[in-house]
Amino acid sequence: MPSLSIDVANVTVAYPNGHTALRDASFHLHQGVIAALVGINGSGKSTLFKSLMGFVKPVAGTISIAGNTVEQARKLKLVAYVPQSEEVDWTFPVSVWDVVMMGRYGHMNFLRIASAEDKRIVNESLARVGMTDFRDRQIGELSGGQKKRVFLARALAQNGQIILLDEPFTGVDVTTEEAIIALLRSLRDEGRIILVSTHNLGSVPEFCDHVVLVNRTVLAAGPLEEVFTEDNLNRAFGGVLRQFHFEQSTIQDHDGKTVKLVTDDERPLVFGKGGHLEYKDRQGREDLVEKRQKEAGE
Ligand SMILES: Nc1ncnc2c1ncn2[C@@H]1O[C@H](COP(=O)(O)OP(=O)(O)OP(=O)(O)O)[C@@H](O)[C@H]1O
Repeated sequence: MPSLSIDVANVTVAYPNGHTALRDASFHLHQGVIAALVGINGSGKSTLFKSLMGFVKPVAGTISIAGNTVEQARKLKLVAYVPQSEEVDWTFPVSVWDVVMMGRYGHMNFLRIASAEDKRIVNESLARVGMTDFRDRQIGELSGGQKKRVFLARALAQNGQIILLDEPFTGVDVTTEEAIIALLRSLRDEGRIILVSTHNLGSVPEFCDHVVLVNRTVLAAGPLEEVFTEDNLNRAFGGVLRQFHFEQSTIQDHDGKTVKLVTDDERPLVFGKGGHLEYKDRQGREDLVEKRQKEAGE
């Protein structure tokens, strides 16, 4: 099989009611990235996910997943999906263990008898998201963050090389968010492609390498540093973003102490004087800090 990649070329998706949710959308993702799928409500993020999973069929354009059609990729279990909480019926009486075992269904025969190997993988997946102690709990009896972790474990059990996460941080506390981000990073380092839909702009620079910016088409896609610019974000979000200008930064030391803060009211996105992104978490970004210092002639 060719190396892992997603190639979306000139894709148009129209729903049966005639609404065109995406028009002429194109982007490419290669293996070993965490990419953010960013856009306002109704911009086509879920539609793009559904297209990648084969739930909706484009009326034009092509989607190739590691050189396969979407149907072939589904047979090969290449793509795993972690849904938004609203999509799940939490009253359905299944345990955490059952949900994660569902990730193995595609690997079993029609009788769905779990092998020792299936059980080992489910145990390992639960351990990886820190949910081993909850294995016998009913899923309806979990907190929002725990539910997200269980569905992430299901994606791991499926061994999806491409993992699509729909708004994984909604209703999740900071500790759980950090744990999920750490896990996503290790999955990326294993060479997988992680595509995360979010409208939480502020968190994107903290954990994503790539960005796919959508507004009924793909407006821009590529490395974060190139795509996450003020101009692009204004194009994607229009009047939705609020901007604050500070003459004196109270957040942290910046070049010239002038920053601009762009926010969608959840978490701020901070641009330094040079127009570059500022990061809350500088750990692991020593290269950028050094680059900035060089630019400043220090
Ligand atoms: N089954 C459907 N039939 C008709 N139109 C639909 C259908 N699903 C979505 N749409 C429309 O397509 C557009 C894109 O919807 P989509 O759900 O992809 O947006 P989104 O970016 O995921 O939004 P959100 O951030 O609110 O989840 C919207 O205008 C929506 O109303």
